Amino acid sequence: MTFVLRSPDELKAFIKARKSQGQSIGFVPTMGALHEGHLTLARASKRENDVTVCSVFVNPAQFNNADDLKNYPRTEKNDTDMLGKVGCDAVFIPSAQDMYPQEKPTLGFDFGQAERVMEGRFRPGHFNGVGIIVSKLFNMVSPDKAYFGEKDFQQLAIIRILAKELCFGIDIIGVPTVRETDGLAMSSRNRRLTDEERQIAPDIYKILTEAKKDAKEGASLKDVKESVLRKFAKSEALDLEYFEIVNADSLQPIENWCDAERAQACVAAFLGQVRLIDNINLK
Ligand SMILES: Nc1ncnc2c1ncn2[C@@H]1O[C@H](COP(=O)(O)OP(=O)(O)OP(=O)(O)O)[C@@H](O)[C@H]1O
Ligand SMILES: CC(C)(CO)[C@@H](O)C(=O)[O-]
Ligand code: BAL
Repeated sequence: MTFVLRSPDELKAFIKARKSQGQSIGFVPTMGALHEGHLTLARASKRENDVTVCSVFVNPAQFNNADDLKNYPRTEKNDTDMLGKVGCDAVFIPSAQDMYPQEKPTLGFDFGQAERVMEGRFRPGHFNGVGIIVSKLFNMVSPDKAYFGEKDFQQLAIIRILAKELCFGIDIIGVPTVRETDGLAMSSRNRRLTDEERQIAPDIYKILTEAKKDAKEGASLKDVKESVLRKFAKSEALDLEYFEIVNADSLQPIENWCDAERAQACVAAFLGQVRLIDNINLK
C-alpha cells in the first residue's frame, strides 16, 4: 500500500516512525506525470533501501517560462496508481503554500561554472529554484539515498554539488536515461508532442548516437560538433537551443578530447512548443 501524504507534518510522522524502526529511506523527487523513467528510479530505490518515498510537486520556482509552468502535465491519480504498482511506500504531494509559506523565495544559490552553461544559461533562475526545492525536500524527508535521472545531466551534477556543499549526508545516485524503443528519452513533456512531432523527436537521440560513433571512429571534437550543428540546421522541425560538449565532471565546455577524461554531449531543442533535452557520453 502506498501512503499519500499531503502535508509536511504527515510526512514527518511517517519518516519518524520508519526511522525509529531502523529502516533506511530512499527518496525519488519528481514533478509528476510519471512514466517508466520515474518508475526505474523508484525501483532502484526499492532495491537499495527499506523504504521508498517519492514526491510529486510541480515547483513554480524552477520555471522561467509561465506557459511552460501552466502547461506542465498534471496526472495525480495516474501517478499514485503507478507508484502503488511498483511498491513505493509513500508519495508526498504537498501544496505550494506548504512548500513556499513566504510569497517568493529570498534565498539564492550560485552553483558556479556548473550553472553557467546549457540549462543554467538558457533557463535563468532554474537551478536556483531546483536547489531551493530539493533542499527543502531533503530536509523534510532526510533520506539515506536520493535518486536522479541522467536525462537531466546538468541537474544531477548540480544536486551532487548541493548535497556535498550543504553536508546533507545523502548519497546521490544517478540512474541511466530510460528511452522509448525508438530512442527518444522518456520525459513528461513528451505527452505534449503532436503525433507528427512525436515521429520527429527520436532524431535528437539519433544525431547524438551518430556523434558518438564519429567520436569513437576518431573524428576531432570540432568536426563532431560541426556535423551535429549541420544536422540540426537541416531539420525543419527541430529548433536547436544549444549543443555543448562538456567535461562530464566540471561541465566546462571543451575544445579537444584531451581536455577532459569524460566528455558529455548535451542538447536542448524545441519541437513546436515543446522543449526537449537529451545527452550522451562521448568519451
Ligand atoms: N527518461 C528518464 N530516464 C531516467 N530518469 C528520468 C527520465 N525522465 C526523467 N527522469 C528523472 O526523473 C526525475 C524527475 O523528473 P521530472 O519529474 O522532471 O520528469 P521529466 O520526465 O524529466 O519531465 P520533464 O523533462 O518533462 O520536466 C528527475 O531526476 C529526472 O532526471
Ligand atoms: C528534482 C525536481 C523534482 C525538483 O523539482 C525536478 O527538477 C525534476 O523533476 O527533475
Ligand atoms: N526534469 C527537469 C525539470 C524541469 O524541466 O524543470
